[in-house]
Amino acid sequence: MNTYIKEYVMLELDNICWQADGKKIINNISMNFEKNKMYAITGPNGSGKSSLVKIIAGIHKQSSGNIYLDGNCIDSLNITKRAGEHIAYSFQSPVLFRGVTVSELLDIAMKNSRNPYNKVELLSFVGLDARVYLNRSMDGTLSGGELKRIEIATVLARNAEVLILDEPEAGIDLWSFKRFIETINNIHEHFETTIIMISHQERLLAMTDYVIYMKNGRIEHVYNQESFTKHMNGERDYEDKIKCINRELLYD
Ligand SMILES: Nc1ncnc2c1ncn2[C@@H]1O[C@H](COP(=O)(O)OP(=O)(O)OP(=O)(O)O)[C@@H](O)[C@H]1O
Repeated sequence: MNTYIKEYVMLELDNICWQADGKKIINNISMNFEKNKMYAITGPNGSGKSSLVKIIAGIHKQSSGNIYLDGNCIDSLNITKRAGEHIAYSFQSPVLFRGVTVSELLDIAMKNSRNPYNKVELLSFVGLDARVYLNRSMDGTLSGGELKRIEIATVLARNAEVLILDEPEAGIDLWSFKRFIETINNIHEHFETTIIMISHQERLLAMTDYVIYMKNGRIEHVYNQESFTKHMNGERDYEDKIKCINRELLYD
């Protein structure tokens, strides 16, 4: 890595491949993620989006290639070390912690974190009133949308350098989409973090800095916001240029 990259690039994927059950699932992915930018990963079902972010989070170990965070290779860090220090991962389906209150769960998440916000503020970022939720138990009495928001609040509490949200819109059908967009904007505004969000929602994609389109385990295109808008309007003749965005960043 050169000094140019070190200054701007938070996370670098260098030729990442991953095989499972003898099948190539992630196929030579190279990508740079810049500090404090917001990325969406989108693409058809089974294209490898979740697999890729799980490799970044350390849930899967890549078969070959390297991952760098702030210029340091993190291949040897296990999931706990990555989670504790650098990379926060919010699951597609939140995990239940029966007998634990929302307040206790946030305390655990905030321990040793550089997060500057208190529990009331964290809950308000995800659109929840602390007076109502802090003493609630993390069990089946919470709706899917509430659980999802609480889970995102616990991930925020860790204030990691890289925040990965796997389909944050999943299970929040009772939550108005406008409020949800505000939550994502809040996160982007209040936290110095690189956000990587898997999503199929066009409105969410439209608010990110870059949209990564995956197909068959590869990155087919990386759109900046302007090119993504054009793409959505059916203007496709600039795609080769878009393809180069990351390479330009890498070799500028
Ligand atoms: N542990 C595994 N072992 C074997 N195959 C796997 C494993 N994990 C994922 N796959 C396969 O890899 C492919 C990519 O899966 P992945 O979950 O990454 O796709 P995705 O793009 O996130 O899909 P979706 O949009 O449906 O969530 C799929 O064909 C899936 O069945």
